[in-house]
Amino acid sequence: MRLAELGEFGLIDRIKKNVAASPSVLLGIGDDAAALVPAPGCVTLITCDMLLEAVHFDLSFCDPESLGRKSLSVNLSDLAAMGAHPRQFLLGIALPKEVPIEFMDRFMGGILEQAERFGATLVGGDTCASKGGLAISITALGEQRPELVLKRNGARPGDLICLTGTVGDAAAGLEALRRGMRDGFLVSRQLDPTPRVAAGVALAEGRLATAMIDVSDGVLGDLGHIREMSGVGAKLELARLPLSDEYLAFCPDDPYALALTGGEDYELLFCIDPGKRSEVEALFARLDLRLSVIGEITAVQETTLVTPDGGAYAPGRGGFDHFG
Ligand SMILES: Nc1ncnc2c1ncn2[C@@H]1O[C@H](COP(=O)(O)OP(=O)(O)OP(=O)(O)O)[C@@H](O)[C@H]1O
Ligand SMILES: Cc1ncc(C[n+]2csc(CCOP(=O)(O)O)c2C)c(N)n1
Ligand SMILES: [Mg+2]
Repeated sequence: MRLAELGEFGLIDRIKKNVAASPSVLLGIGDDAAALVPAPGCVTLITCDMLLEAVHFDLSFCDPESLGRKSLSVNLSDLAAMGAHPRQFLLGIALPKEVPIEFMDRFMGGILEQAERFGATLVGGDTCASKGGLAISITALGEQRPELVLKRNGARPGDLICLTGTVGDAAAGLEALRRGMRDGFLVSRQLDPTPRVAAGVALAEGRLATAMIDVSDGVLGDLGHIREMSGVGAKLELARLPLSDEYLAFCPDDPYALALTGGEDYELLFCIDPGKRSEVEALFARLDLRLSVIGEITAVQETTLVTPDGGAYAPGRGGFDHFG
């Protein structure tokens, strides 16, 4: 069947049939607006990220399930960066008429699989035809107690700068896809990132971090946001950047460029008081997630990058900028 036969409302019904009920949803898909039940004592965190064909993804090298998962993951990553529990989300989608229904079914399969994994319920959205490419816009809602919400402005001189996981993989994966590779670790890090929800929530609820952000635009750019909002500087030791073996094999000449500026790793970058270091290490051992201390917050408002031999490193560019 083609989209023209199913129609807009047939497509919405098809989506609705696969959405499970949730106690936090009084009214979901079907009315003019959804009605949600807030958890007592919590504030709502709300965030929105778009994924556009040719800007964020290329249909010649991404499968619909991964695209569905990634569309939700990038939003869950923003909730994780605030220390929030994911709760609900809205899905806006603009579809070229010729997109096969099978593509939509597989895309929705990916979204709803990721939603179930992270405890988020689809409560509504908007569907329209696109005369350009495919466009996806997700608005995700999460909850946390107000005093635990983690912001970008709390970093203080002397704090340790930490990262989850490894960085640079997603940018290397994009380059690998452009060179014709279609699978492997780097490709999966580009097409199907994992939002660090459990780590973000645990850091907030343990009052372990002073500031946090997710790495969507690259370590340098996103650390820059923490620096600006906190009014501090940073010293990074490049030897401590967490780089995967696959990444190092892909970028043997300059292993730092993509790791610092590539973006889309969706790891968490956060600052901690040095007195909390052993508690944070114990948390990450429990989560079975790699933790790296990559530098220190300083009082002088600049970013210093120190090479393994103690020299200064000048990055070729800053973080990802849509208009840069
Ligand atoms: N068009 C807009 N109108 C109003 N606020 C916006 C708009 N675009 C971005 N913002 C706000 O600006 C802030 C920074 O947005 P930005 O998109 O850089 O953050 P992010 O979602 O963490 O990054 P990324 O999009 O790379 O994942 C957020 O508070 C966001 O809500
Ligand atoms: C086809 C294709 N072209 C380019 C890229 C690279 N890219 C797109 S958006 C972005 C930063 C985060 O976006 P945002 O700030 O909108 O969240 C990056 C690094 C890609 N993934 N696919
Ligand atoms: Mg973010």
